[in-house]
Amino acid sequence: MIECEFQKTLKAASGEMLLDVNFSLKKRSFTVIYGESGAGKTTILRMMAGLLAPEDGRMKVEETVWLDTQRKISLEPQKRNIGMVFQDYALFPNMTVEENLEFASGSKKDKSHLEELIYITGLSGFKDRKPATLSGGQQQRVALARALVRKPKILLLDEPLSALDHSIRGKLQDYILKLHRKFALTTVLISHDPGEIIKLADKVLVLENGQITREDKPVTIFTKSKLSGKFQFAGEVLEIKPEGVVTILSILIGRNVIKVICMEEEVKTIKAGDQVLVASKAFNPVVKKIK
Ligand SMILES: Nc1ncnc2c1ncn2[C@@H]1O[C@H](COP(=O)(O)OP(=O)(O)OP(=O)(O)O)[C@@H](O)[C@H]1O
Repeated sequence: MIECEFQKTLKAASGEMLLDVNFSLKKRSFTVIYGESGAGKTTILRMMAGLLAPEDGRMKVEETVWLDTQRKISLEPQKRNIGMVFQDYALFPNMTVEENLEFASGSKKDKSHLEELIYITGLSGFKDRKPATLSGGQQQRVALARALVRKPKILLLDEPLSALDHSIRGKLQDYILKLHRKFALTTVLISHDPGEIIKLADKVLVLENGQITREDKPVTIFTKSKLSGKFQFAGEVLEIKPEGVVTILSILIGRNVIKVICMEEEVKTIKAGDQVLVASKAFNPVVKKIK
């Protein structure tokens, strides 16, 4: 169990905002922090990693106290057993993939662990390549592998997939899940994508203006709405195409693109890139075995 309690006054554009959170994460769980821009999500990850000090706070990992401001305890970032991946990959451009990973492992090199990471992240064919010759998705796989070379038990991911396009994002989500399970990690991800959150997370912490206002399973968070649909899926609008009196919306749900016919009135406030809920009220589903 990881227990965190942080308080810090932040300087937001609109003035001061108190970040005041208290949460616990079960060992091997996958938690998402979800909330509007500026709510304090990145600040929480930075405090967990020891990169930023709260005014008041405590953090306990299993039985070890990593932070206790009142007792003046604060474990240095390099001693916290944490791997981090950010939106920008921050790989060393002058080093190959393998050298980037070796450099991150420091003096405690474990060649077989490194080989295993390269294999799991599908990088075997790219070991000798420099980051600039790789695609965004491949570079982010290197960043993921690099975060795990020192065998951390906690993985913090700050919107690592937001710069990637949809199809690559789906594949990267699979890699993240594979690594999370394989290395028995306790993972915290910042994400704005309901589809991604439903696919990956066990629990969502909803952060609003520095406070956790909801904490629940992803499906409950994203499907509890006024709609009484029998089927509800969260997705992202890819395209809006008027066709005569109706409008056709192409919506990405998981890895599938579905087309929904709407009245112009219904889609007035919707634009491409919006997250939407697709619900059906009267609908007799057909179930077919595919495997
Ligand atoms: N060290 C700091 N001291 C004071 N204020 C800060 C500090 N770091 C960030 N802030 C402010 O705190 C607010 C929350 O920042 P944070 O980066 O945690 O938000 P976020 O929820 O991750 O946003 P986004 O989704 O845009 O990345 C912002 O208004 C930011 O300017």
